[in-house]
Amino acid sequence: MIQVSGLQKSFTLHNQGGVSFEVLKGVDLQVDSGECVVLHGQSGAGKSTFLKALYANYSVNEGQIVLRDGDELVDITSAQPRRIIALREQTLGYVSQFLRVIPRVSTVDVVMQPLLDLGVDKGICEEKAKTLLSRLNVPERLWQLAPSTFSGGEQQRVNIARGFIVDYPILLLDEPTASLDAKNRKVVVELIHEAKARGAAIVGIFHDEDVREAVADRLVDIRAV
Ligand SMILES: Nc1ncnc2c1ncn2[C@@H]1O[C@H](COP(=O)(O)OP(=O)(O)OP(=O)(O)O)[C@@H](O)[C@H]1O
Repeated sequence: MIQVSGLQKSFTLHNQGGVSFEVLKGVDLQVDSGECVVLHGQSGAGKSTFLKALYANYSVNEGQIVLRDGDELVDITSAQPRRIIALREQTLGYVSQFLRVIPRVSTVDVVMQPLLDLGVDKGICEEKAKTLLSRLNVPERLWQLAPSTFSGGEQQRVNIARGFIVDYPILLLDEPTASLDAKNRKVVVELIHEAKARGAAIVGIFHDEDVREAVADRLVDIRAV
């Protein structure tokens, strides 16, 4: 599902004297369907940078990132923006620890939007959104409110529900459990197991050792790959 080869990424700080430094130095990685690879390595090693490159948020200097989209293979380092947007709609999911809050849009609408965008019936989307919110222990009294006033952990759980509403074949998880308690971390672990069971290829960063151990098929040190 994911084939990364020779990935090299440098940052150049144009507003700080043009200082340039290399973060990813020739990374190779393959992730198969139903597999969860967890990135580790010390703080600043380049884990988030790698994940953002996989989501095509960052361009890279060298190398290829080939993703399977149905019968097609797409190298996202050279794909057109329109192709990347289409890939993100149905194939490539990304869950960070932060919810991008949209003012005045209710929680249930925020969660179901990605599924609605795929043309799925609104009733089905709403039902799935509510099931996820309920599993993630977001109180029902909050479902019709906009999440802008929610606590950090509540916003994070809304974001997870939104990230799991579509059955993406490829899922990128950037510390989705960062401010969750043990009970909700367990729910996220269950969601990841379910995604693996339906064949999703997952790449994640988790600072909690318990989550890492529960979900990882392989640990990959980003400096050593
Ligand atoms: N947009 C950016 N511009 C310039 N430098 C950046 C940018 N993003 C990351 N870096 C630098 O690249 C290096 C890797 O950062 P990254 O966030 O990928 O590390 P990480 O392994 O995810 O760290 P942590 O575990 O602390 O979150 C760091 O030295 C960071 O300062």
